[in-house]
Amino acid sequence: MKCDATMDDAAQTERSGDTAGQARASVLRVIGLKKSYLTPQGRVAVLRGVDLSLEAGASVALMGESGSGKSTLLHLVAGLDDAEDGEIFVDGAEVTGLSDFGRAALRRETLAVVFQQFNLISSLTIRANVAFQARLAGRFDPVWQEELIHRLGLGNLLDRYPEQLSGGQQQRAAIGRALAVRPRLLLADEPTGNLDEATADDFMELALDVVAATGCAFLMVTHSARLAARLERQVRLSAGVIEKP
Ligand SMILES: Nc1ncnc2c1ncn2[C@@H]1O[C@H](COP(=O)(O)OP(=O)(O)OP(=O)(O)O)[C@@H](O)[C@H]1O
Repeated sequence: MKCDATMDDAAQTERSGDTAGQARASVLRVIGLKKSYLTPQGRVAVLRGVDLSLEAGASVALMGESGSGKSTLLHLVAGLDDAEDGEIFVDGAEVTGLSDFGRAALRRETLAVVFQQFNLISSLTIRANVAFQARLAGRFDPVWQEELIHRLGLGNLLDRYPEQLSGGQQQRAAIGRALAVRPRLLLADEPTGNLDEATADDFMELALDVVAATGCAFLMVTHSARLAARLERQVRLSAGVIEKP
């Protein structure tokens, strides 16, 4: 099975002692991924065979025209929707073969996602929202939580509820919640869309600090060439596939 092969690859990388700049363990592998949607005009193929790999410590900007399928790809990687064909491996687990329970565990413990819609929990304060996934994953770290709150400028908003925050403030809280987990794979869909330029730059610095400190892999959808250039690699989704460099 390919899942086993991936875990073997990762184990071999660890055994070989390769670290700085050499072979790195695979965190995300997408192979031949296909997805279409049924629309009133008929079935529309959005992803037509996407291949993408991210190793530990990789930061990759996912670009492409509006409607090219970037959010669709992130939803499939996060196990929030089903692919029609192809395989997705996250940290050695085959997402496409997991049960709903397995996918929920993956989202709780291995992945963190910053969505365009924030998805904050309306009945929880901002403090509780930021801590939420880290607590679920059993990785809550009060020192790290305080640093995130400080760096994201959330200090005077902690006792408020999401509906009492502006869009940009909610986005900063959603970013805090994702980074608090120190995930193996950080997925972000236009995470700076509601932020001013300086705050967007602060987020990039923070996310890249997390990548450097924890060796997680970071996949970020963005329309900004300026922000994309700060990441290690840029890939473009076009006509349903990742364009060849
Ligand atoms: N549930 C759905 N049912 C039907 N069509 C859908 C559905 N979700 C997405 N689509 C279509 O699939 C295509 C890809 O959408 P997606 O949101 O993945 O694009 P995107 O690249 O993230 O766009 P943007 O940059 O505007 O956010 C679009 O044409 C969209 O209309």
